[in-house]
Amino acid sequence: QEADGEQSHSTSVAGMVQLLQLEDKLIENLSNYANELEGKLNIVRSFVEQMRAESNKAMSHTEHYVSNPLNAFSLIRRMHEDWTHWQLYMEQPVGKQQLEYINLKREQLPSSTDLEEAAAAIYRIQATYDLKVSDMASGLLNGKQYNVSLNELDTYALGKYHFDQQSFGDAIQWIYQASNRLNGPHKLALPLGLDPAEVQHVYAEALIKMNRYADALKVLHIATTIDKNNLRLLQRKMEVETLIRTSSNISPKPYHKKPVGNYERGCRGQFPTKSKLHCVYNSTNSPFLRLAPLKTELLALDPYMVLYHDVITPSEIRELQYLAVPTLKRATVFNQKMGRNTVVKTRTSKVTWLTDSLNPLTVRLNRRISDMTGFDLYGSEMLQVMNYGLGGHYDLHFDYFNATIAKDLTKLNGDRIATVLFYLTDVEQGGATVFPNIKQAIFPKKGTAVMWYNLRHNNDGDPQTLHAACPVIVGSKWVCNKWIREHQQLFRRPCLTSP
Ligand SMILES: O=C(O)CCC(=O)C(=O)O
Ligand SMILES: [Fe+2]
Repeated sequence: QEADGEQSHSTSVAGMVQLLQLEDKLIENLSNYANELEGKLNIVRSFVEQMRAESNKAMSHTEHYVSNPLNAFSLIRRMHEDWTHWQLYMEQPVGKQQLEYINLKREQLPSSTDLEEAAAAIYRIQATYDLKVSDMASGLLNGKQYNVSLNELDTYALGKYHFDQQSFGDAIQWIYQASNRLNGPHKLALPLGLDPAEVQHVYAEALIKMNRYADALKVLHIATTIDKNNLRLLQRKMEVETLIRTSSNISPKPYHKKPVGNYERGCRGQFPTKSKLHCVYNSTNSPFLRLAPLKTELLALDPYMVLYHDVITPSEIRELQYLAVPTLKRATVFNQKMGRNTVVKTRTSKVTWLTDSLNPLTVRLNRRISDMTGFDLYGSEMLQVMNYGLGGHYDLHFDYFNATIAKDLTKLNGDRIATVLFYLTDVEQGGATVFPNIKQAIFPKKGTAVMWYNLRHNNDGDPQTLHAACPVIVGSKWVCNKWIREHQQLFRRPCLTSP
């Protein structure tokens, strides 16, 4: 569907809804398969019953039975003909149609890349908000208990992901969860059942990587009792015994937590609350505002940053989402070296652009942005609507291009003098916009918009505007933004030579 062939399932909540719909169809298909099996099973059962009755009759007086010519003929006939038919019937595959259906849908299923991205997103949430693996696995997210938990397959998949990433400390924690669940009361039956001995083996390998040999030996011991004939496991156990004997003064490697910076503190809502600079009804930026003053909150002066409350209505938001959904695509970032936009791990969301003159709504919104900010939008970028997905985030970045590097991008309309960002949804947990250098964190609130200046008065990019979108923990975060270009603002915000 998308340029690089990846559908990028996890990067937008709106996109994942389609996955649920596909899953619903696949369950229906499997249920049809069960019906087909049941149909065949019922036919076989009823014949077995009839045949058993006849056979019982015969077996009680075998000689008497075959001495009757009719019985004798029937026996010869059915032995010659019927069992061949049974063999053919048994060989006939059941559920060919359902098998074809799965085959047809395979390409719509998440790929291994999707799974890796999803696992990376879980880690991003865990690390950014400093959550415990055991809490996450049991549905406790950032202090709030949800009615969900991860099973042995989920937790093992996360463990394997970290193992493959060589993050053995993280792998251990997840596989420990998987191992606990395997010992628990319910067990997943075949065909999904993962091999418990294999889980213990990977667990042991991760422990070995962390120099935890004694623990590894215990785990390997469990593995060898589960799978007694596994020579590879027995061999490994002996090797670890040797390791323990020969490396007595090796101490376990410590688990390194991701260092905490202002970005994490901001995401966690740990910035000191600022005494509000002030809140006003803004009725001066344009004639429009004299009639409909905006609730404006000044957040910061350097860089200049304001919050507008209730600037977009729920029905306008609904229409924006409706317009955006069909064309949402994985967000990209401009790559200076390659000279084009590329999909990157540092920005996980789906976006679409809406032309200014698309319809009365986009025209009205652009007017409003102009009224709010006092900027002329001629030559600015289109409205951008964005939906974040699983752990969706945007790493620290500047919105300005830096004109000396990206000459082509700024020649015509100038650099991005200001950003207007509308929050289209409340986000249940996470998803703040954080400015670590000025210790400012804005948590999404449906209907508000934030605006900040990206450039200093001399038109240089202002490094204080460094910002990021924190990973969403729970919720579907929708935003709409407008990047305002500088050239048209000549008489609105004249540049000065000194900052
Ligand atoms: O979604 C956010 O909170 C910030 C988005 C952003 O920084 C951007 O799109 O440039
Ligand atoms: Fe940004």
